[in-house]
Amino acid sequence: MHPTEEPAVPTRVIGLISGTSVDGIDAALVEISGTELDLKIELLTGATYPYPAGLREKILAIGAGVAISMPELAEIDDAIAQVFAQAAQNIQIGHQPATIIGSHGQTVYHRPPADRGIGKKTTPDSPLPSTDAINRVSAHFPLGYSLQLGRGELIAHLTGITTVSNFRVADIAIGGHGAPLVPRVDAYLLSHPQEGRCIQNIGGIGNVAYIPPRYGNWLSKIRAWDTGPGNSLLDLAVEHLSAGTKTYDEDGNWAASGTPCHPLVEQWLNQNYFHLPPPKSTGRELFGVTYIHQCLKDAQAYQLNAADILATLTELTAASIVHSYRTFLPEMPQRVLLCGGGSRNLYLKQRLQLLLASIPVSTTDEVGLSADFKEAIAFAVLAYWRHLGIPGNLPTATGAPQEVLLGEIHQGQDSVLSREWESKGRIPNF
Ligand SMILES: Nc1ncnc2c1ncn2[C@@H]1O[C@H](COP(=O)(O)OP(=O)(O)OP(=O)(O)O)[C@@H](O)[C@H]1O
Ligand SMILES: CC(=O)N[C@H]1[C@@H]2OC[C@@H](O2)[C@@H](O)[C@@H]1O[C@H](C)C(=O)O
Repeated sequence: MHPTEEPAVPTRVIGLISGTSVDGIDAALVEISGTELDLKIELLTGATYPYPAGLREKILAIGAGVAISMPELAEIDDAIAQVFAQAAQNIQIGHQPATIIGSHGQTVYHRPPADRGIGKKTTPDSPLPSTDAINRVSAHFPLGYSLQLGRGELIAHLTGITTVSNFRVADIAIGGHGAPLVPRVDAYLLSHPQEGRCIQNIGGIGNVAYIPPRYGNWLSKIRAWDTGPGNSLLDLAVEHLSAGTKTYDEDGNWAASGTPCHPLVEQWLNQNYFHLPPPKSTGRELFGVTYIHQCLKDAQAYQLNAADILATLTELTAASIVHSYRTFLPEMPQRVLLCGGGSRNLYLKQRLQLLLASIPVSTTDEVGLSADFKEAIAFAVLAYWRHLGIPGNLPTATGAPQEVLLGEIHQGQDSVLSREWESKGRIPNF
């Protein structure tokens, strides 16, 4: 290549995601080099941009199953694209511009493939919503379905930057879950030559990637799945118990002042999702509003106060994670690295450490990868891989029969919309 030529491969990439907590858009501006085993990333900057008032509530309502009209859906789709585009522009301020965006968008609906919902029945002790309920909906549709809003073509036009979006659909179309997708990135950024590691994300939903020591056929031994609730049930309970004055239990302090009710945790762990073998994925359709209502009802039978309820829900998150390692992993890891907002919940971290006994629990920050922005970084890498023609899914994680290229590419070009950004410093309103 002539030294003055632009490199063929984009290296400065923006990753964007809003997860199942719907707490805002995580944006990461990263420099990427290498491809897989030599993959390297440098986080130039990361930020979380809250959703404008009203939009979060509309997204949560869709997730809770509230019916909306097609015009409303279209309006929300473009409103999300607009805030994602604004996040992309803001994150570049003071930096060289990025050449590509990887935008996950906002999940508003996720249905795993039908045959993955069959498992142990929920016991009569607790009529918690079960995967059977989700399955009935999908009984005649063997493929999964996952909808992320914030259309990529609009982000490309608003920013003028080529945008890769809709990452989950290709894996789903060949029979996979389309989730979790981050484990392939975890494998290349967080594997260790001698140490078997569990990378545990605790977002709204929890998911794990078990990465064996990096030798032999280590890649084929990776396992990953959604462990169940991360913070989704806790956040809903906090909102209810604080009469809407709080949205989460900061550092886990409220839960730490209570006592977990172990018989109730045992009862809740009978729920069939926890007994399904991986690959498996889930969302707020299961661990959402209906679920927490039943949990709160169950708690009444034990006369739990607010702090005890939160301690018991925190224990459910911790116990479901550890139960799934003990049940589904070929061997326990030598270290657990947490990421996602739940890694800041000190009480939850403490309970996980207690349940994992001698296995050390720390965060991905401690091995040099931002626990707050790892998911956004991962979607930057997935966009980069898409550009290079490298598959992004890991069949052992999603259950897909083969590797596939993930994401649709929308060319960025100089447009009326992107010029408005340049002249006014903000994304136009519609
Ligand atoms: N200091 C803190 N103490 C306790 N909990 C926290 C703290 N900071 C964040 N959280 C929790 O983390 C959640 C947000 O986590 P995160 O942003 O990783 O979720 P997400 O990316 O939306 O979800 P997912 O990974 O399922 O897509 C908050 O809703 C809150 O419950
Ligand atoms: C459908 C969907 O958005 N799933 C999310 C969700 O949040 C955590 C867990 O459930 C995970 O499977 C996934 O996200 C991450 C980014 C993933 O695909 O790896």
